[in-house]
Amino acid sequence: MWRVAITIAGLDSGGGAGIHADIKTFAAMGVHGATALTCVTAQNTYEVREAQCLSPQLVRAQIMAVWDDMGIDAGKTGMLGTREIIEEVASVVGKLGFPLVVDPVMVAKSGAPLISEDAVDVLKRRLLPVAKVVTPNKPEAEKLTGMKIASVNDAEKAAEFIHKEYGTEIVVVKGGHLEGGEAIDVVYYRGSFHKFSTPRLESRATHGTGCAFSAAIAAGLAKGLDPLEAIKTAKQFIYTAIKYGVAKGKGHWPVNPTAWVEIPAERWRAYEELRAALEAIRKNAALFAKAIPEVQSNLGYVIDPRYAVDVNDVVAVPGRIVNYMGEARPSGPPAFGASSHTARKILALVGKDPNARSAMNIKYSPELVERARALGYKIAVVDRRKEPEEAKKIEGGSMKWVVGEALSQTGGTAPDIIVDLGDWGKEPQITVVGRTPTEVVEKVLRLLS
Ligand SMILES: Nc1ncnc2c1ncn2[C@@H]1O[C@H](COP(=O)(O)OP(=O)(O)OP(=O)(O)O)[C@@H](O)[C@H]1O
Ligand SMILES: Cc1ncc(COP(=O)(O)O)c(N)n1
Repeated sequence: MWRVAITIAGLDSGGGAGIHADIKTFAAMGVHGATALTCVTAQNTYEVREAQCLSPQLVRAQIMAVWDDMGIDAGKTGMLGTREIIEEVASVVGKLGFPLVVDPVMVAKSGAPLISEDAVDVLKRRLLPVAKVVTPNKPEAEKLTGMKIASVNDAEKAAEFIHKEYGTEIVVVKGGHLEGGEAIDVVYYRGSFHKFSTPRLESRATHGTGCAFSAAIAAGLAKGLDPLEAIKTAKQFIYTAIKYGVAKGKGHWPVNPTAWVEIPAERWRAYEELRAALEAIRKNAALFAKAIPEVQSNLGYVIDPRYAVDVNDVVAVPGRIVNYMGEARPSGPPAFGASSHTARKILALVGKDPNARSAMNIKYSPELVERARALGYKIAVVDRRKEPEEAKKIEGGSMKWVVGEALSQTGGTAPDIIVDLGDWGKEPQITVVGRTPTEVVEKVLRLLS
């Protein structure tokens, strides 16, 4: 069943925070996202240049238009701008009664105020009593309580105080601004404290974290999750969104709420593409058998380089592709992390050329190199005997050296084949490179035909 969540928040023209972060989060969490825009900001990752708020009446009209048509299962507020808008939102939410998550946004990451001074009191006295959840960060919790917060213990005291003083049912004091190896959020709910924690990421992508986090809680509530379950999921969600942040901008980079769905989708897509390419090998099994070297072949494919971290992000064939009685045969179905050698080669390639996402090693012969030349393939020839001792010593160093050597011959973009002439005890090989495993298999087929 489709659920509807509404964000009552401001627009960040840079798309990092505000309604952009919220709508991306709603979409990634599988709820329909509606919007009541409060203010427009001319903003990027390092500054807010201008801001203008809409009339409270127009904010109310947006909420009512959605309510009268689809209903609202849960909502969240972000930048509310003025005391008049806060009063209006408190009044309409109080009347409609849907569960509301209030992110008490006061100051942008870049330092600009997002709410007028006189509005904080209205937020405390009018909005917090009708909210189900409030998610202050450390400075916001300090402002709401007048306490100094330096530890988890302080955060617990502040959370309880906010509940008792303003009546919000659930208080989440976020630990993003606290010190320590873990980012610990403290929750006060029905007389008890709960802690939700993930490792603290050393990341530049923290613009919009509070927005996406509160939107994720609202999405969970819209789906009918128990509040603690919704907060737990939101915590995992925000960890992924920070880890795979959008590497863009001169200031605090935007968080990436769509990583939550994009990464699993990418992995599935890569798996399916590799499976299809292996099918093509099976169909030409006798031909491919001729190309299997002593060390056997592997064919690998890395997920979108924006998300690739290590060999576990490369799908390949466990047990490699073998020559079984004159037929090339994958030893098993594709799996992530199944190859170390091919995976590291692909990671080195994609680090230099984002299009070089797939590779397969085949047997070396001077005839195949000649054939590649005749086909007009871009060829790089690497002499392993020239590899410096230092490269051999570093983990994955050899592969990086081979790839660096190869790409220096082809102007920085990947060649179609890398001819590795081998070394003492190292079989010479050819690596066929392409954008997808299907393209690699087609290139190998042309070489062998
Ligand atoms: N570096 C980090 N590593 C891991 N988690 C983090 C990090 N920074 C923030 N978080 C988590 O992200 C969520 C948002 O917390 P934060 O304290 O940054 O909110 P905020 O300051 O309100 O964000 P914003 O400034 O975008 O409004 C919390 O769950 C927090 O623990
Ligand atoms: C429109 C709008 N809403 C919210 C924030 C807070 O996000 P951050 O603290 O990450 O800058 C923002 N900067 N702009």
